[in-house]
Amino acid sequence: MDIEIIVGSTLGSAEYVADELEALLKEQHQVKIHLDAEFSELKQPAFWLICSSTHGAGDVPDNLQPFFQYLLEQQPDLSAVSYSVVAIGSSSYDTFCGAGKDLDQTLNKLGAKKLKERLEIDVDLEPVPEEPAASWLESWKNELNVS
Ligand SMILES: Cc1cc2nc3c(=O)[nH]c(=O)nc-3n(C[C@H](O)[C@H](O)[C@H](O)COP(=O)(O)O)c2cc1C
Repeated sequence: MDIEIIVGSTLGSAEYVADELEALLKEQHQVKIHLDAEFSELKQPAFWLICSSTHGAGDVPDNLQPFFQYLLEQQPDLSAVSYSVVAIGSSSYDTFCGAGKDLDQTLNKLGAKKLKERLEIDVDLEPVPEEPAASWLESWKNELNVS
């Protein structure tokens, strides 16, 4: 299956998580990591794995803003897309994982099919965010072979 890993990151935590998930998926799938996701370059139909931290006050990181704004403004039909979201944030903020929540809601609204419930990683509790992300993916990645 084609898998597009879409990364929102400022200092690299979410990028490390994306690299780890790519390593777990690439034996069985065609996987591409997008650090500056452009809507027109993303395959459809495909599984989109969003891997994003949160910045500002609940905001999507700058590198993912053009993609996010495109979705909000153009409202493309995403019914050929299935997706899951890995949200990385700090529970010291009221807007914990706000970007992941917004991206999840937006994809859902545009008709994309959620394959697994969002994973939220609290960096205050998880010094190595790749670890919970890897366990989460391992627990269900076989389902990607049949979908
Ligand atoms: C200026 C700043 C603002 C942040 N705002 C939020 C926030 O609103 N909600 C949240 O859950 N985490 C917030 N965080 C925590 C980051 O999401 C967390 O440190 C994450 O690991 C950063 O990952 P990245 O390096 O991939 O961007 C903020 C961090 C910084 C430095």
